[in-house]
Amino acid sequence: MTSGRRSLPVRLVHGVRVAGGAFALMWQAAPRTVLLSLALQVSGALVSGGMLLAVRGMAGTVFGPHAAAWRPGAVAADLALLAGMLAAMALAGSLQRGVGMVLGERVGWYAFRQVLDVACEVELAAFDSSEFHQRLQRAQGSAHRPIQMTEQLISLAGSVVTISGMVSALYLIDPVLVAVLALAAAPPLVASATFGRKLFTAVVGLGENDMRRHYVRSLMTERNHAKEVRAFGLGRYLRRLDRDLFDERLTIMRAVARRTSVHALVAAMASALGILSGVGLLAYSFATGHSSLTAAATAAVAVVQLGPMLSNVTYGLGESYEHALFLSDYRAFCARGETIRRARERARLPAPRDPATITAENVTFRYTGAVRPALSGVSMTIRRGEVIALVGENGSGKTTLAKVLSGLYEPQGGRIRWDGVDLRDIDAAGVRERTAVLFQDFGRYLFTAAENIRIGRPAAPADLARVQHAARQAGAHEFVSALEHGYDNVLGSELPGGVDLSLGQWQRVALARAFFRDAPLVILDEPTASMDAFAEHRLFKGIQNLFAGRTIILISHRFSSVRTADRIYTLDAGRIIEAGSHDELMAAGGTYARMFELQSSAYLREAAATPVGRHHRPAGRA
Ligand SMILES: Nc1ncnc2c1ncn2[C@@H]1O[C@H](COP(=O)(O)OP(=O)(O)OP(=O)(O)O)[C@@H](O)[C@H]1O
Repeated sequence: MTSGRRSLPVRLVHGVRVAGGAFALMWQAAPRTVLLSLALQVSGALVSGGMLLAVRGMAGTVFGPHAAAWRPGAVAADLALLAGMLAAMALAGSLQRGVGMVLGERVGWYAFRQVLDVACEVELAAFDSSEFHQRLQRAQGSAHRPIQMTEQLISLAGSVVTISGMVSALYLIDPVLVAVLALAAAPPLVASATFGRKLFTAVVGLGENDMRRHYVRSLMTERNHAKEVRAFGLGRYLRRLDRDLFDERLTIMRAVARRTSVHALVAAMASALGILSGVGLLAYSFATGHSSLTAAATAAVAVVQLGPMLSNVTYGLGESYEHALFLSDYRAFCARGETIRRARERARLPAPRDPATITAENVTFRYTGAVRPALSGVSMTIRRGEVIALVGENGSGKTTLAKVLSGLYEPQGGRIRWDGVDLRDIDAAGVRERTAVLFQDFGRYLFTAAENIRIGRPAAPADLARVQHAARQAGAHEFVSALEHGYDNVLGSELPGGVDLSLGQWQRVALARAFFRDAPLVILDEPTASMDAFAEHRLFKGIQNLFAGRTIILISHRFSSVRTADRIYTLDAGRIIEAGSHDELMAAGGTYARMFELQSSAYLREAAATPVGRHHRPAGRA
């Protein structure tokens, strides 16, 4: 972020650098379109400069010292030249609009892609920090600024060429006029720059308000919240929240507008005074015989024309300064992508293809801003092909441990080793490549059923037979095949032709994705939480065969499903308090045994109270 306290030369150098960066970005995005746009701008500016000279030539023909005789031929030639120039200007203008539109699209997309690169590549922990989200939001909002700034600068360059031509002509008539105009341009420039700085400070300060507002609005506009909003009658409450947050924003923006419009008013008056002085100077110069009528009239036209042009230029410069402030913030965010890329290029060991051991050594992990660590002093060893279960109360650290073991989070203390090598020294992408995760809050993608499964390994060939095999393993083939367009059916009813699935069906699709990934380490976090008893039974009965040879980390609150695991770890407040097979833990009579008995006795009580007919298997379920 740039500081508003820098000295003017430092700010100028910084501004030039940012403008250079914006132009470079635009050039990278669309070099040929940039060249075309520049050529059109420059030719438009040259023609408009030439028009002034043509007007002057015509005035000379009609009123000049050699204008004693009426020369229709000369006047017609001047008029034809002027008409040609007008036509050229109009053509350049209309072409420029089209080219500008295409350029805007391409540069906007390119700039946004830099933000997406960071969002996709940054470490998962960044998403746990509010500061990152605010910066991400600001960077997204600034992605249109490179094009705005460069468009602004190109148009400024065109105006500067035009103004230079007119100023040179004025200089020849009276150099003092040039100084007067320069003075007239200064106040709007300062006012416009002040506006940019104040706006930027306000936008940064409003980061938290913006995030809350976007969130509250998403609650009212997104499908997954729509049912609760209605069921709890949250509409009015959320709209009031939105209004309060908007009022807070408006108060701050109004304060900026109030303060800066006073500056702008004073600046505009000072500038108008400058222009009037210029015209007055011309009148004086003509009255005292220091300039001819032709020169004074041409200069007066130029001064009057230059007034709005100069105010446009100063406004443009001020806006460019505003863009520069936002862009340096945007660039600082995108630089993170470069840092990640460099870190990745640093010599790292390739991830083991199929790790024989995964070890945690005295691991400690604390989430950003959390008071207590989510994991403390966790040590364990998992061997290839084992099924490991993690159990424990809500918030005891099971999911966090699975994420740390698979390299999604880097521990602050201790280390995770794959085949004896610290994960910090192994290529992170390679580690992810060898892991398949079915998260508790799995993704529901509004893609076709086949894509929903195939993105388990996006780089793999689009092989429908493999997709169907994964779906069969997860018990999803039957209901996917029954969809109107089968595997080509879009899932989720937001998109045209899409159909929604039940939560359990979505979970089976997510499980199919994990099968399709075909990775040596499989993490299943509550994989059957939404599945019916048959699907759950089928999965756990065959889990060793289904994931043959894979190492499985299974997280579950259903104790019946973890009892066949090779080893069970009980976590409590981020620590492992017990480890062993089901029989060992039951014999130890600790937390696991108490939780198991509590759950199984509840099932037994329920089973005893349920009439036999209620156990009938529902039709059509896998
Ligand atoms: N992204 C996060 N940012 C901050 N704290 C978090 C985050 N995720 C989890 N925590 C905290 O870390 C602790 C462990 O959470 P974790 O999700 O690992 O528990 P869990 O055992 O998997 O719980 P559950 O059984 O409810 O799924 C909890 O205290 C939780 O509040």
